[in-house]
Amino acid sequence: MSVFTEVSQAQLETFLQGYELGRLVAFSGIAGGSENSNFFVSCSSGEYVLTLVERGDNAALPFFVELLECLHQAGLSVPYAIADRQGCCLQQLNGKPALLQPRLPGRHVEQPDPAHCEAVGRWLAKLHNATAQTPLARPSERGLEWMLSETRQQLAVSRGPQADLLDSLLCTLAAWQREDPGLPRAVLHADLFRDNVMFDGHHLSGVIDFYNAASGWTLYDVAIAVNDWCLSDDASLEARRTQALLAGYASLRHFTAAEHECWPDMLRIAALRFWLSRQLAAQQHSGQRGVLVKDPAHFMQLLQQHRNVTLGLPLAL
Ligand SMILES: Nc1ncnc2c1ncn2[C@@H]1O[C@H](COP(=O)(O)OP(=O)(O)OP(=O)(O)O)[C@@H](O)[C@H]1O
Ligand SMILES: N[C@@H](CCO)C(=O)O
Repeated sequence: MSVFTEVSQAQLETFLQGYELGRLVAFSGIAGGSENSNFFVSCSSGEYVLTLVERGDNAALPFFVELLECLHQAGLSVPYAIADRQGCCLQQLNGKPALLQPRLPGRHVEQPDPAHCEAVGRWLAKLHNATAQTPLARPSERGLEWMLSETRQQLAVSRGPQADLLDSLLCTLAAWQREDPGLPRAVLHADLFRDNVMFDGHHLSGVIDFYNAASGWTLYDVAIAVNDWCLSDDASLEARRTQALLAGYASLRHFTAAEHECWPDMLRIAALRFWLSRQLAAQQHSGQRGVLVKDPAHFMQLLQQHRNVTLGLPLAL
């Protein structure tokens, strides 16, 4: 189970006294996550999720609180931080930054169909539309600099086809670092995988886990989502789901000429980013019991498939 910091019933009861949420009925650690400690918390007033933030820059937490409040105000179903009696959203519990959020309805979809993918594309466009013109901004901790440095380190210990692949990706990263491709920007979710989205039937009922959110190219967010939501069993992209996700997005935000040109490289960069982070997590948590470590190999297979990207972005009508 991925709970890195335990919380006792007495600690939680004391913590909840600061809120107007009634008494604690039950709570349990959540097994699904791999980065933070999360707990379902049932109170007499309703259902909540407590997150103890385990990774990342704590100075960025006010940004996440502000972003989620902005999205909540824009009508998106997100885990905005609930304020305590003093109006404070960000707390400390067991030495970790702590946030209490509403528990969002719905379930994760493991086998999405084109209608799910279209809804994900539309949601992503709404996120970008809601944030593109706001002053909300945050540099990514896992942007080009990080990818360049980590790819160089992985290349140094790679051989054969993997080394060739990493070498060509390094060239793309370096070219984009030298000259920004001039793509549209906004605040990105930057981790819109199936396990961060909830559906009630085909209704997208919530998006969670904004701890990777940062400013960046909106096309990068689209590529991250496509690489997970549209994947087939053979690690290639399934055409119908890919077209549906891209059409959903394009129905609310059109793709620019520069985005059309960059799409194949963007799919590769998005796959590389998660291969790198999974490699690091596997090394960091190797042999640690109870910690969910996601398989990096899957993204290496995807990178091999992305050597030849045949499906482009939809043309504007
Ligand atoms: N607000 C919420 N409403 C409903 N369920 C939630 C909420 N927050 C978290 N969960 C549940 O907890 C699980 C783990 O949460 P989350 O994905 O945020 O963990 P993490 O360790 O930060 O993430 P990850 O491994 O995706 O980086 C989710 O898959 C979801 O099932
Ligand atoms: N969604 C990521 C983990 C959280 O960043 C992955 O599947 O590797």
